[in-house]
Amino acid sequence: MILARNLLHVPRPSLYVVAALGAFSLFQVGSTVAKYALWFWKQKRAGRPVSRGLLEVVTALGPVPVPGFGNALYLSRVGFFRALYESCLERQVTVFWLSSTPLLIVSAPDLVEQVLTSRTFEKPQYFGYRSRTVKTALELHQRAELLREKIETADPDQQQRVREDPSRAALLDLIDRSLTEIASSTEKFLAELRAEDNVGKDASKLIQRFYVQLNCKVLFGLVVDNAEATRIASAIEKAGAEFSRRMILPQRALYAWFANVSYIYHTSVLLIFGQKILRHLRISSNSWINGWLGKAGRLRRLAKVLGLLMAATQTVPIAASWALILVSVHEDVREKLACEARRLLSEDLSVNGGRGVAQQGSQTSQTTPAQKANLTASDIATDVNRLSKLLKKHSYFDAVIAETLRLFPPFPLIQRQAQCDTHLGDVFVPGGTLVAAVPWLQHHHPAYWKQAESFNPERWISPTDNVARHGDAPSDYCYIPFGRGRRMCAGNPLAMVELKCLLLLVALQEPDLLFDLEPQETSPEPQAGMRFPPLTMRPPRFAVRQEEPIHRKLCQQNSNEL
Ligand code: HEM
Repeated sequence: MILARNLLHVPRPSLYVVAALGAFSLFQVGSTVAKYALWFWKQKRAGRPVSRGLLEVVTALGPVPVPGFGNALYLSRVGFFRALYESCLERQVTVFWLSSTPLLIVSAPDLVEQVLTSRTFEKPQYFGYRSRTVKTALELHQRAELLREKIETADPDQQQRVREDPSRAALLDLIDRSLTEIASSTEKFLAELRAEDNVGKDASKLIQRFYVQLNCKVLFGLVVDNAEATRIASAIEKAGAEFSRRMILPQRALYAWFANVSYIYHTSVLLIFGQKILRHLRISSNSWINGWLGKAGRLRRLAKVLGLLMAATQTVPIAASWALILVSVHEDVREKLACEARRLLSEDLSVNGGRGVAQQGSQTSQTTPAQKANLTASDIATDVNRLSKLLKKHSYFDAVIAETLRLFPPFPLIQRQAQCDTHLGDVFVPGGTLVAAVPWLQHHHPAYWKQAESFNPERWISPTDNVARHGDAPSDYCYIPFGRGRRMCAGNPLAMVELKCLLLLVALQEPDLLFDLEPQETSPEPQAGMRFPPLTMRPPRFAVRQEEPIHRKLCQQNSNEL
């Protein structure tokens, strides 16, 4: 260092920075080598064949692996989803090699069901902790009195809910209590998105920031200002993207030195924020979160809080961005949504004897439901009773969200690990093998969906429950945006309320909200061939466009008929 300073006249602070970066990178390389050494040692100790040996043990077929790299180069060069699409469509189980670690991808619905529901397959351990479901945590830690009290005082509907699943009931209570927050923040956010100084700006960044703020408020009761939310949103995006890249190409840690440093930086930002949430949670009382955290030690609590933050704030903004893009691109769908919003509102008004909750006392009985619907459109966000009713009704909004999550499922890979030697169909699976179901692959499989590539919310519309659950696909396990089974997404109802609320308010208040997409390479509606999104599922850059209001003739016609 002294030599470099004297010979090259480098100022001392710069040298410290370079030395720190070098140390970080060496640490990364060292820890990766140590991780692999430990893995090899464990395999040897358990008497399992390593590397070439495993090739003989795992009997599934897949693309030919390259020594040392397996299929990692192929996956990252061709693109994860394209590689899967090319390799998995004809097989029920396909093996990919991430270096010398086999990863089995299952695509047959019955095998996906086996992997997601059987106890032979458990979630692998991430970041040193194996998170349990909220359900188990609540069952173990929630006091019986609290549950009994809830069952005795709740209405019959709620009683049923509480008996069925305590964690779900606790989350539904949290959502009911947070509805005003969700609706009024979403309303403000839409106005902000349309504001002049945001026109032309990258909308997905604003959306990501908004959901960081909203979910921190709803889940942890923590208010986060714009500057901090932007920092956290960027850290979540960058750390998440790097984590996904490394999942496919673990060797990155050895050569992507700058990525190592930025990964460490973003992870540190998140760790510091996680500490802040934990400090805040000490003084807040939210039974769902406390159930989720259970009686874990400090480090595990931190990991769980961060897991929850990532689970909630990586996925919802991606789904919301795609929903807005798709609605923006499909004018017919936009018009149908506007009509559906008004129909729901009018129905609600007629159920209320022609007196809307917000208007009670302020409207005369001569006002028609349609006029009232027009009048109440902008009040809806503050009218929690009505909003809650509208959100609970199954409607065209559910179909649009289901179809968005089908085409662009934000969660790329649902992983499990075989707990013992077992079989998936004819394929022998040694204990410890990683097995995954890929939502995107299930949702785009041409054998499961009619015109799998087109955006068609109508495939979800039918009076039967089956269609509501899996559209025109043959099984529940063809549609897995939230996973299925014991470890299914714990925040699914919250995500659905947030997304539905967004679309409902767009339809009621901003039906003309339109977006420009740039660049166009990941077109939301492919003209020819397949579209393959990036592993992170992020949409292409898009921005709000100023547009003349569209005339919703169909809608006008419907409301006149009411
Ligand atoms: C559109 C939005 C969302 C999507 C597509 C989504 C999807 C998923 C998926 C696929 C899983 C893995 C399930 C499995 O391994 O079987 C998961 C897990 C999880 N999600 Fe979500 N999620 C969303 C929103 C949320 C939100 C808002 C929350 C926060 C309340 C949340 C909390 C969780 C948690 C805690 C887990 C882990 C559950 C466990 O380990 O048992 N998610 N999510």
